Amino acid sequence: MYQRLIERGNQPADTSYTASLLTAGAHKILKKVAEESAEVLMASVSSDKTHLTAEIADLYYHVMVLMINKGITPADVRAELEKRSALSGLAEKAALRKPYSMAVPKKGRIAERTEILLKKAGLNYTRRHRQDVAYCLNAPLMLVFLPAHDIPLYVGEGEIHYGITGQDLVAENDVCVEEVETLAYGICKLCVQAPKGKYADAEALAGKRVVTSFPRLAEQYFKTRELPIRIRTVNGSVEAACSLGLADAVVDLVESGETMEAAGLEALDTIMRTETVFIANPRVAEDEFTQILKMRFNGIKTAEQNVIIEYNIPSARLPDAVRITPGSKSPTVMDTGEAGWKAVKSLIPRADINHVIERISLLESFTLYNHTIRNRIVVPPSDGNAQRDGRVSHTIFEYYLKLAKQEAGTLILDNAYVAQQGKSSPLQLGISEEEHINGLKNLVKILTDEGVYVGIRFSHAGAKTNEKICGEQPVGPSEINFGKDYDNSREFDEDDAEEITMYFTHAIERAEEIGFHFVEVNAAQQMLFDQCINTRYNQRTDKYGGPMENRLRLLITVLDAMRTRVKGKIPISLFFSIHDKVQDKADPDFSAQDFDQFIRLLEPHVDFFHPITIHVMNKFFGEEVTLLEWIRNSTSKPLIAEGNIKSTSVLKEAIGLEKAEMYCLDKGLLSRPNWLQFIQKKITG
Ligand SMILES: Nc1ncnc2c1ncn2[C@@H]1O[C@H](COP(=O)(O)OP(=O)(O)OP(=O)(O)O)[C@@H](O)[C@H]1O
Ligand SMILES: O=P(O)(O)OC[C@H]1O[C@H](OP(=O)(O)OP(=O)(O)O)[C@H](O)[C@@H]1O
Repeated sequence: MYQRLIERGNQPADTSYTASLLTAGAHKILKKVAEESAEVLMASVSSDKTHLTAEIADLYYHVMVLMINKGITPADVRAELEKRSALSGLAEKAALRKPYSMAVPKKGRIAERTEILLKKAGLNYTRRHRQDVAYCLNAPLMLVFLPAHDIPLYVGEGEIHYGITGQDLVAENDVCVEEVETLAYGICKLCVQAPKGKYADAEALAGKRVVTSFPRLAEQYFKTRELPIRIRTVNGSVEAACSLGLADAVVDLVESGETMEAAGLEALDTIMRTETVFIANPRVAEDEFTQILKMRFNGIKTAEQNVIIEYNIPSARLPDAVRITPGSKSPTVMDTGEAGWKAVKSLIPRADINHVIERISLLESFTLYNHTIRNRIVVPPSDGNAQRDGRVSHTIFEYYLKLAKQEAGTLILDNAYVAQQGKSSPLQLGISEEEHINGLKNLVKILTDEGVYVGIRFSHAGAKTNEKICGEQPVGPSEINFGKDYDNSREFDEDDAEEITMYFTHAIERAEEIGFHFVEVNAAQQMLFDQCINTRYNQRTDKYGGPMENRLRLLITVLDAMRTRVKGKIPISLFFSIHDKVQDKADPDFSAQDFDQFIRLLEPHVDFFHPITIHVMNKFFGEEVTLLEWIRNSTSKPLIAEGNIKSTSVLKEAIGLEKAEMYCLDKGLLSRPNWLQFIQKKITG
């Protein structure tokens, strides 16, 4: 490998990565070695051996490039290793000097985490029952188990070299020790606390009695504020002192605040923030062994606090990646092999992971049914303004093109009638005739070229139309009248059902020819299928009425016929609403069980569910859960969330549920000229 890298290094820098590194010089190479070491470290905390192996290989490679840069050969390294074969590492040092000693908490809040830390740092020891001293087997270190609050004193003024304890206890003991490395556990605050509502602030405690286990820190605090306070010390359960008449206020630690709350206390001020810390006596603070321990503890802390995140992003959006996942220095960017895309790898704080995933997942690409969609934002149909004969109009063209250029992820084109019989308004878009195809083809081509995932919503008005618009007496599940603008419908029969099925299959055939990525069937908005589902409109007693499976019969027949016609090549989404049935109690038969059955019966026949509710965060079925949460429990099919997502705060709440794959925004939110940037700013900060 060394030989090969030397050969590569002699090639022009723009044809070989090795050559480019060697040309850039030691600084660049060292930066890579540092990055790769950190990645090995990170990978080693998971059980994914393949990943770790890959990271080790990266490190191997970069170390070897460094060797070439510095003129060190593998033979040099081998010779050095052979010199040490008798003794190695810590054991060698153990032989050279007498062991170091380290005090660790014998019990209490930080004892267990400290034992875990020592084990992770590779300091193996066996502690015999009730013995307070243990020797490390693989390091020159003796462990002494002591009370956490005494540790600073032993390290500062005794024979013990090192200690692990709380920063609060170090401060309380007023000893001279070095804080070598904070350890990111045992994190809490030392607070002045008093019975709720009794004192406005700490100043109001002048002349009062304070009880604490931290008399020195408490005294210092009140002295600097020139408040005369009488301080008494107890060794535990400090919070009880007020209710037991010993104190007017206490100085005690607060982590979650539960103890304070349960004792009826509130915090008036914070004296200090504290976490567990690795301390050393100043005489050994600069020793090599101290540095080894510091490095190991730091590595564990970094590994626990960070995770590596990897994702693909369009090249044009790399600046977003750098902003959202900056990494410790900068993210590693690699080619994906696909033009226009980059792979990004970055180390981010574990605490930020959900936040970052939220940011990335809303505005970054994802794959659905073998298609890469550039973000999770869905634009709803414009509705209306087609030409009188149902062809695409200039208005429709402009509306969608603008949104596509503004980087909408998915567009669902207008409710399109699949048959003249199902047309519901004079300016509705159509997909019922051959003459509708050309206009749609041009539009879809342009939208697809813009990088949008494009679908179209198929609609049949059922009873919700009139003869003037649809050319005949409307058909519905029963005889229905929607009001003065509508004609009475006639009940569809078997022949009608067959014909309706055919309309939909012809429509999906056209959709395929036009180039739509997916289609959506409208089973909401009181259209035909919604009428079938809702017992307010469907009063039949034959196989299309009564139980849920009957009410869904026509819809399921249509969905299956559509799928068969295009051999499953075009995903089918189902758009439906339940608020009119559940929330307003308009349909008393539509219970939670009915709804479960609804999803269960439809699941095998659709590829997405697109439920719409009045408000995406509304709760259903006894005010318990949102519809999205409910559906997510019964299906793993992708969900499109919709329901008054008019503001970024509603959008954030909906994303927070983590139940949907896509979010269909209200037109209100899309009316700003720079809505994507606005959302990006509000959601991603
Ligand atoms: N609730 C807490 N959350 C996080 N860290 C805490 C909490 N309570 C204490 N600590 C940290 O742990 C250190 C030791 O606290 P703990 O109450 O276990 O000590 P102790 O009273 O000395 O122990 P013990 O008396 O049980 O031997 C504290 O000084 C503080 O740094
Ligand atoms: O804010 P919280 O999460 O409730 O934690 C704070 C409590 O934890 C510690 O006490 P601990 O339970 O260790 O017992 P002690 O009072 O006897 O020290 C501390 O002294 C507080 O009382």
